[in-house]
Amino acid sequence: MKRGRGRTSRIRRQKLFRSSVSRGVNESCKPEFIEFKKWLKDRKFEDTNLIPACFPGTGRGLMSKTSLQEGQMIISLPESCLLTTDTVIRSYLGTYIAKCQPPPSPLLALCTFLVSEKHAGDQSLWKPYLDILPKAYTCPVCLEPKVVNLFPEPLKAKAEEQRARVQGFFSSSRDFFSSLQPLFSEAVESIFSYSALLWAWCTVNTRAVYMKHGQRKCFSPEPDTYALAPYLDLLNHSPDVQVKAAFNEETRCYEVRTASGCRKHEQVFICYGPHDNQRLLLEYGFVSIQNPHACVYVSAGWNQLCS
Ligand SMILES: C[S@@+](CC[C@H](N)C(=O)[O-])C[C@H]1O[C@@H](n2cnc3c(N)ncnc32)[C@H](O)[C@@H]1O
Repeated sequence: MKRGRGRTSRIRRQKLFRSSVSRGVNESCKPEFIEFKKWLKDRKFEDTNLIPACFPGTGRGLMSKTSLQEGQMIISLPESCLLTTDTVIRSYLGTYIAKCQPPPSPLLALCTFLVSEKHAGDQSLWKPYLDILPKAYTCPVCLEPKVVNLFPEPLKAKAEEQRARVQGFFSSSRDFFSSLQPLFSEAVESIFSYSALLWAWCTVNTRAVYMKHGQRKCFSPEPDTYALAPYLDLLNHSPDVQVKAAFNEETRCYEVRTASGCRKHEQVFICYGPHDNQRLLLEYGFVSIQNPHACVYVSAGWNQLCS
């Protein structure tokens, strides 16, 4: 028998292929991750299970250092690391939010804080987190209209709706931004530009976890359910895994437990929800190749064609 044609070498080749597909390139030595880890440690979070890595197909994500058993905690992120509307109210923006009429939405408060802290650069206490956030996003709202025109019809309509919603969000926020002028030496129009707000909106939309806060008078009545969870937000989506994720009121940590287990040196995924590819593209800017929730949208007119 020729070398490399037998069962053993076939199995070895398959294993090698599997690991080259799923194995990531460790990114924890990159300067921005070294700073980010120090920042997390100062806020009482140290990770023993995972490391940031870049994976073929899904891009940057988190890789397991050891095998993870079903039910094992994968991340327990202290409240001090979370960026919520509480963080914003406690900041220099708090008094401006309290004075603002009509009151801003919780989403606007978070986006304003992100833009303002990004503008603060080295002065920002959140710099190590801001430095690891994507510089640009791939959600349809960020794409050129000529690209959106190439989408199939139901998706194109949703993408145009999304663009109109974000543009409306920007125009209706201008008065609030103007009220913040005393905080800045530059003109607020140059800081809170459409592109800066779009970046912040995509950051919240693609990365925030669900965390319910009670209604507060200083905000408009939209639900206050967003929390940016640094580090945890490096976890990519797979429709095939199950996790339990929630804020634990006793430990005061946002906890994620795997219900699926994961082998050593493989990418650890969470599930963002049972979303089809249209929803994944609209909300998160990607599609899942083997998506069990993939579906075809059929418009009402098809009934008549079939009858
Ligand atoms: C919560 S973040 C996850 C971490 C992100 N990959 C990063 O580098 O910061 C969500 C974003 O990750 C990307 N993403 C998540 N799951 C993915 C997947 N299965 N395939 C491709 N991209 C994915 C999308 O860009 C999505 O908007």
